[in-house]
Amino acid sequence: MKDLGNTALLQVAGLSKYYGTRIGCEAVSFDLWPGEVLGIVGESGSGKSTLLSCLAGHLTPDQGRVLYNGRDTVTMSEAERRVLGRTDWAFVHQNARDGLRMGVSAGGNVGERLMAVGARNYGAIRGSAIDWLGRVEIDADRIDDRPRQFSGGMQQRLQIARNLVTGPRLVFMDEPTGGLDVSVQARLLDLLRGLVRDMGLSVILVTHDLAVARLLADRLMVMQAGRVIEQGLTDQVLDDPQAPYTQLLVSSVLQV
Ligand SMILES: Nc1ncnc2c1ncn2[C@@H]1O[C@H](COP(=O)(O)OP(=O)(O)OP(=O)(O)O)[C@@H](O)[C@H]1O
Repeated sequence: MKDLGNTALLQVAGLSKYYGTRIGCEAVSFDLWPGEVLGIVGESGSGKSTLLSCLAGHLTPDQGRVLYNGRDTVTMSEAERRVLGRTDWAFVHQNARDGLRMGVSAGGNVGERLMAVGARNYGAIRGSAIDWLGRVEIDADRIDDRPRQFSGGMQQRLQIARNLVTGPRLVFMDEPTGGLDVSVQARLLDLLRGLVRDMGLSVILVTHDLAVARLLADRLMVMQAGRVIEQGLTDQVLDDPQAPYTQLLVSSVLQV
């Protein structure tokens, strides 16, 4: 059983985002606890990415409140949000290219994140980079290679190292295993699960893949047409779905 603190790390209330008259997401409320992995699932267009972008400060919601550690991230200044993005938060993109600097070596990709939070000792930075490459199962002798010399799975593991090296508390993940071969996905999921557990990370995980949600998430929110239609413990939602839409979502996967 995880030791969940007694204050929520993230408190979301009445969050809505509209694109003109179209609903991106609407009236979303939930709490995320320290060390908890919350999966957001739903079909394409259900509002998962919009919600994640609003939570991570990439989009400004039209209504609602997001409190991180008691601080309102919607009304805080861009500069304050950038500091959070470098220190407490991390964002793992589906496409590793969106989260890596492709012209910089693997070691540089990891090291520059440390420098962004004030590390200056070259030897220590390189040492941490080597350590983190090892933790994501990339051989140390690849440290000077550019990401484009890596396979898709390696690029994704490097993006994860770059994100986690600074010891964030909250990680946003957008389809982190999407677009990878099944065997590569399995290895990556295993790695992510270990890192989340060892570092006690809180995670908001967007995925349309219920198998990924089953493996990583403690709790699930199911979205349809921008709204949360069901939420609960992962096993509960997947084994005994209440909403007809969730039943359809679950049964369509089981039939494959
Ligand atoms: N930039 C945009 N401009 C206009 N409408 C948008 C924009 N981005 C998303 N939408 C609309 O908002 C709704 C939610 O889309 P969103 O991308 O958040 O869903 P999603 O569940 O993440 O889908 P996917 O898994 O395909 O990324 C959809 O109706 C979509 O068409």
